[in-house]
Amino acid sequence: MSQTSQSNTDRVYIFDTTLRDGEQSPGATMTHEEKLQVAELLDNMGVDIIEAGFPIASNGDFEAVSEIARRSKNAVIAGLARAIPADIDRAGAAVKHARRGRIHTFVSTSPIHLAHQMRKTQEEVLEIVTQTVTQSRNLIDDVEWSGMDATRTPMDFLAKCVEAAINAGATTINIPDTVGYSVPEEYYEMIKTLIETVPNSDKAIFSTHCHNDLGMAVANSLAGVRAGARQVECTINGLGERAGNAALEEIVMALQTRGDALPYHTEIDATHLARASKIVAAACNFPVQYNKAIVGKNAFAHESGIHQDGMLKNAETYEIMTPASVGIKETSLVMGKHSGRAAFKDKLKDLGYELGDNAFQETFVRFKELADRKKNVYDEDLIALVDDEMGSIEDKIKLVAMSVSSSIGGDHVCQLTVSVEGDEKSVKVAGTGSVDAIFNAIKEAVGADPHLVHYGVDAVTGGTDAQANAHVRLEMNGRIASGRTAEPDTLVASARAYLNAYNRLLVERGAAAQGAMAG
Ligand SMILES: CC(=O)SCCNC(=O)CCNC(=O)[C@H](O)C(C)(C)COP(=O)(O)OP(=O)(O)OC[C@H]1O[C@@H](n2cnc3c(N)ncnc32)[C@H](O)[C@@H]1OP(=O)(O)O
Ligand SMILES: CC(C)C(=O)C(=O)O
Ligand SMILES: [Mg+2]
Repeated sequence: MSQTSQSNTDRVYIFDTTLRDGEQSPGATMTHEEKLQVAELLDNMGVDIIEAGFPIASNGDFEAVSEIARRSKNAVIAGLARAIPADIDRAGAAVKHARRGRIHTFVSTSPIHLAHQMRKTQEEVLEIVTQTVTQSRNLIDDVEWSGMDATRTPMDFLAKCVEAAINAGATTINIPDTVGYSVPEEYYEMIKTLIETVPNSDKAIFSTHCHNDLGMAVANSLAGVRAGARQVECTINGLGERAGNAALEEIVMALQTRGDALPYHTEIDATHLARASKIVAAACNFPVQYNKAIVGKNAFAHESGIHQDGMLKNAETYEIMTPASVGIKETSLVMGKHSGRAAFKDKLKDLGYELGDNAFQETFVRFKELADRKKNVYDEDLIALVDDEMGSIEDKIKLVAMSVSSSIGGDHVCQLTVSVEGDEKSVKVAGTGSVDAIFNAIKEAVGADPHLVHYGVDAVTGGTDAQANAHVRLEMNGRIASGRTAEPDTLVASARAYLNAYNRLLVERGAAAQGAMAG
C-alpha cells in the first residue's frame, strides 16, 4: 500500500477489526482456534488489514496476534497499542511475525477524555503523539495513529495531533467516532477539513472508524470515504463495543451496489460474506438479527404476495443485489398469511403439484385459513393440505391385525398382519422399543424402507382415555408424505399413521392431481 495520499484514487482499503473491537463486545470472546479460523477467512476474502487483537491485553491476545501474523498470507496484520511504551513494544513483538505487520497506536484527543480518562493537557498529549509514533516507527514501517474520541475533539487541536503523527512517521491516520456521536455531514466535513488543511496530509491514508450508537456507523464511514478517507475500519456483522462498529458487509455491498453514487471499490470477494457472517456469529455466540442488511435470514426472503408476485416476474423488482453475490444460495419465497396466489401456485409446482382451477382456488382458501392460524407454514403442511384437497386416497395397504409385546429390559416384538390390495401378509419383528418394532414390522411387511423424517404423538384431549394423535412423515425417492391418525391406543395410532403416510407415498401425484381436477 502506498504511503502517499490515496484520496484521489477510488480504491478503498478494508481494515477489519472483528478480532479486536468486535471481540470487545460483552460476551463475544473467541477462543484461540476460533480467532485463527476467522483471521484465515478474512485473509481469504480479501480484507486488506486485519486488526488481530490488543497484544498487551493478555498473553492469550499476544499469542493470537503472533500466530495470526505468522499464518497471514496477503493481509497486513495490525496489533493495537495504547500510547504507552510497553504496549507499543508488545504490539511490535506480536506483529513482527507477519509478512506485513502494523502497529496501531491511539491516544485520546477530546476534552472530556483528556480531563477524565487521560488526565493530561493538550500539550502533553501532543508530545505523547510524537513520542509514541516515533517509537512505533522505530519498530516497524507501517504505523497507524488514532485519536480516540476524535469526533468530539476541537478541529484545531485534532489537526495539530494529525500533523504531529504524520511528521513522526504515521502512514495511516484514523479518525474514530468512538462513541457513535457524529452525523454524516459532520463526519464528511471533519475528514475533508483535515485532508485539506493539515499540511502533510498527503503523506498518509485517512481512515474511518465509526461506531453505531445512533445507527449511523455505515453512513458516517461512507461519508468519510466521499470526503477522501481510503481506509474503512469495520467488523463482520457490525460486531463491536456497545452498538457495534460499521458492518463490513454493508460497506462492501454499498460500494459494490451503488457504484453510481459511490464510485469507489474494495478488493473484497463479496461471495464470502454470508459464510463469514455465520462463522463469526457462531464463534462469538452472537445471533444475527433476522432483518440484518446483507446477511440476515430475511435479507433475501419475501413473504408478502405482492413482492412474491414481483419476484416471480423479475427478481429486480424487489432485490437490489442477487443472493449469489453475497454467497447466499437463493432467494426464498416464504409461504405465510401475506402470500398470494402467484407464489402459492409456484410453491405447489415446486412440490410437484399442478392443480386444476377449482382445486387450486379451494386449496388456496384453505391455505389462507391455515396461515391465519399457524405461524410457520411448512412444505409438509402444504403437502398435507393438497393431499387432503385431492380427497382421501384409497389405501392400498391396510392394517388387519397387530399385537405388541414389551417388557422392561427384555424384547419388544410386534406381530402384525397387513393386506396389500387384498393379499394378507403377516410378520413378527423386534425393535428397540414398541414403536420401533411396529415400524420395522410394517417395513418388512410392505418390503420397503422409507426414511422416517418425523414421528410425534400428542393427546387430543386430557385423561388416560384421550385419543392419541400420531403424526408420521416419510421420505422415499425424493418425495415426502405425511400421515396422521387419531386412535384411543397410541401404538395402533402410530401404526396407522405410518401406513397412512406410506400409502400417500405410493399415490402417483400426477394421477391424483387429475382426480382432483376432475372433482
Ligand atoms: C475505544 C477503544 O476501543 S479503546 C480499546 C479498549 N479495549 C480494551 O480496553 C481491551 C483491553 N484492555 C485491557 O486488557 C486492559 O484495560 C489493559 C491491559 C489495556 C489495561 O489494564 P489496566 O492497566 O488494569 O488499566 P485499566 O483498564 O483499569 O485502565 C486503563 C488505563 O489505560 C489508560 N489509557 C486508556 N487509553 C489510553 C491510551 N490510548 N494511551 C495511554 N493510556 C490510556 C487509562 O487512562 C487508564 O490509566 P490509569 O490506570 O493510569 O488511569
Ligand atoms: C482504539 C480506537 C481506534 C477505537 O476502537 C475507537 O476509538 O473506537
Ligand atoms: Mg472502536
